[in-house]
Amino acid sequence: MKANHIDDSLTLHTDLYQINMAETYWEDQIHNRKAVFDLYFRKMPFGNGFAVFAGLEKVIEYLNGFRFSKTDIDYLREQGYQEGFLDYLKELRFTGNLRSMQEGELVFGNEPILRVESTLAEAQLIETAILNIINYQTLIATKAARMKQVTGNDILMEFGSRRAQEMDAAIWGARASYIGGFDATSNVRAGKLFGIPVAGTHAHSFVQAYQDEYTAFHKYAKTHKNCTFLVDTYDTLKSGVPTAIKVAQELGDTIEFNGIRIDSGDLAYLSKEARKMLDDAGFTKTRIVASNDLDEQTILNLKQEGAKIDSWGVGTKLITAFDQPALGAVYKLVAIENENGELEDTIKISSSPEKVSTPGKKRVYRIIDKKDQKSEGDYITLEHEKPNEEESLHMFHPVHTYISKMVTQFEARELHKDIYQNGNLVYELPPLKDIQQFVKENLILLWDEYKRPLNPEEYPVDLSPKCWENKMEKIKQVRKKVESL
Ligand SMILES: Nc1ncnc2c1ncn2[C@@H]1O[C@H](COP(=O)(O)OP(=O)(O)OP(=O)(O)O)[C@@H](O)[C@H]1O
Ligand SMILES: O=P(O)(O)OC[C@H]1O[C@H](OP(=O)(O)OP(=O)(O)O)[C@H](O)[C@@H]1O
Ligand SMILES: O=C(O)c1cccnc1
Repeated sequence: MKANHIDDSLTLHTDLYQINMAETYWEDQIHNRKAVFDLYFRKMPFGNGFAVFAGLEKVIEYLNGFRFSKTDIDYLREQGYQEGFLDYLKELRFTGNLRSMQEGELVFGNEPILRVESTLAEAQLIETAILNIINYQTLIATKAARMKQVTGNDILMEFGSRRAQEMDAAIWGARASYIGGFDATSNVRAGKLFGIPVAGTHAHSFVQAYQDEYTAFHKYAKTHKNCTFLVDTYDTLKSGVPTAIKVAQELGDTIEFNGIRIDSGDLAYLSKEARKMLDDAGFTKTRIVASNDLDEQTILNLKQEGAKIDSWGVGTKLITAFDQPALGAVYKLVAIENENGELEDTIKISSSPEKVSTPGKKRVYRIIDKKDQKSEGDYITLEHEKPNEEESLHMFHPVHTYISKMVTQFEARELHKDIYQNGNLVYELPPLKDIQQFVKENLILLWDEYKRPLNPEEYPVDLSPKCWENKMEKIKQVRKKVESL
């Protein structure tokens, strides 16, 4: 085996089969044909009623740097690719169009989040990285939003770095969590890179290092006037909380006693008892932070039990998307240029109707009822259609077509923005804070039925009659072709 090459580009962050397909396209001289791919997922993550789209910033970072470095080419040469193909790859840049939802947009099953329209080879080569980025970040932003749904105005802190699937996941997961509604992260690098507020308390090891809570809290308060003491190293109610109170009383106004963190035991019982003790001592404004394997389910239970918890520190189950570790978004070819230079729609058939792709270049609209400012569903049209807001709109389920409704007095809000045009970035990324705010505003448009974490209603994602007919026609054509074999 040869020595490893240096890691100076992300372009080989792709599956081998993409390069193999690109080589065949190149040899067959169809590599520059125009191709259109849609990126979408089919099944709602965590059984949630909505997903929160995240990942566009990193996709842009990746596409801006999309070029094969000298070491990439050297490596591919070692793998046996032809020189002519390597010469072609050397010059390759992303030259296509990208339309996408904005980060923080609410997204649902079977609707294109993003559309790539580029040369066939380029569009193929970028598939893996784009899916890799969006699948993870959208999953984490959605998991975070689920937690936000149950915590309301409480403070949510992301503590997952030590458990994340490696370092990139920790920092991009911290960013996705913030988009989904978290207030802060403990990862300082994520704070530095993205401007996310950083927050934290101290560990059991700090108390263990001094071997007694009184000294540890005193020492901590001396350097960090703003302090939250971890009270469960030895015995929360007999030792931790009384010691925190004692130190806070002794230091008085010289410190800002924010409160305590409890990290084990019965968090409902302990927080209620601790609250009483803090209040009795006059520290009514202090906060109780809880941590320890929390997720939205445990938090909901704790709230139902009347836990007196103001802030939640959440790590493992958020950053690893513990109950559903992958989103399952796919990237499907929906149109390809034929030998006459015309764009022809393509389809992927499956025995399960949900898995049949929707052919053609399309647009996605959110249909908002003007009377109550609530969303009636999303409506996918062919590229040149726009729902006529002056007329009533017939919305029907694309598989169970008898489920239908007429919508009047609506606004059809288009969800895709131009991100790249002919390889040029034409989109300005909003500040992260605005993306978080965008999620909040988008959630106001949804009826509560779609927002409940358990068994939400299925949000309608419908096809326009033209889009639906086009799909049916394509299915017929493919069937005919198969039957004639
Ligand atoms: N009152 C409660 N209701 C429901 N779940 C709770 C309650 N209190 C704690 N939990 C959760 O129960 C689980 C307890 O886990 P575990 O047994 O590992 O904790 P522990 O033994 O108290 O602490 P340690 O992490 O030190 O082992 C955690 O996920 C915690 O968040
Ligand atoms: O539980 P999570 O949601 O992942 O949150 C992060 C955890 O990391 C820290 O302890 P660590 O797990 O390192 O050790 P401990 O469980 O023994 O306290 C912290 O005290 C939390 O419990
Ligand atoms: O600051 C904290 O309390 C913290 C940070 C990371 C993991 N657990 C706790």
